[in-house]
Amino acid sequence: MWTLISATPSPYARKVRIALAEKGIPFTLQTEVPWDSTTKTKLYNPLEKLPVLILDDGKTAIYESHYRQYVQPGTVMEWLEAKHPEPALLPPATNMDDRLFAKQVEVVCDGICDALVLAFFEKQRGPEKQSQPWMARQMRKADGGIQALATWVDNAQGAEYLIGNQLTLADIAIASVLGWFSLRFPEHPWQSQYIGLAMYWKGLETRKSFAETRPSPQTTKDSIV
Ligand SMILES: N[C@@H](CCC(=O)N[C@@H](CS(=O)(=O)O)C(=O)NCC(=O)O)C(=O)O
Repeated sequence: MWTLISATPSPYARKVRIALAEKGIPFTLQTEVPWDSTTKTKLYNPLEKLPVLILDDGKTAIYESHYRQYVQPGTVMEWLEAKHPEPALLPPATNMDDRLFAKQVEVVCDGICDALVLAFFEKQRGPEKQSQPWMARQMRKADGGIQALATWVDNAQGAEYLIGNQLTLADIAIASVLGWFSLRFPEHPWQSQYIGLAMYWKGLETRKSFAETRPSPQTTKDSIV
C-alpha cells in the first residue's frame, strides 16, 4: 500500500489527500512536522518538503504536489491522474481550454501558498526581527492571488464547481489554500471582501473528501526561524 507523508495544516498535502479519497485509493497517512528534525521527508525528497507519495516498494517517492504534465519526473497530482485516471480530476484534453484553466488555477493557488508560508514564518519571528517590507511583499502576492480566485469564481456565477460544473483540481487547489489561509491568518478579512468566493469555498468544504481532510494546526518542537 502507498504511504503519503503529510502534515495536518499542509494545503499542498491536502490536495493529494482529497485526490486519493476521490479516486478511492487506499493509503497509509504518515503525519509529520516537516520543520522538525524528526521528519523523514529528506529520505525521499531532496527539497525536504512534504507531501511525498511513497509507493509499494517503500522506496520510490513522488514529490512536488502540483500537476505539471510532461515535467520529468512526474509530480504527485500528475502521477495520480496518469496512474488512476478515474474519476478524472482534470477536464479532458478534448476540452483543452478548460484543462489548461484548471492547471492555471492550481499554479495560482500554489503561488498563494508559497507566499503565505513565507509570511507565516516571518510572523513567527519576534517583532524586532520581522521585516515589514518582506511581509508586505508576500501578503501583496497572496492578496493578488485571492483576488484572481474571487474573479474566476464570480465569473462562474454561483456554480458549485469552478469548471464544467464537476469537481476538478481547480476546486481542490482553491479549497486547500483557502482552508489553510483561514487556519493560519484567521484575522484576514478575505471572506467579507469576497462573499462569492467564501460561499463557493464553504460549499466545497461540505464534500466528504474535503470534510475529512480539513487542516489543523501542528506544534513544531524545533525552532525554525
Ligand atoms: N511546492 C511544494 C511545496 C510543499 C511545501 O512547501 N510543504 C511544506 C509543508 S506545508 O507548508 O505544506 O505545511 C514543507 O514541507 N516545508 C518544509 C520546508 O520547506 O523545509 C509542493 O507543492 O508540494
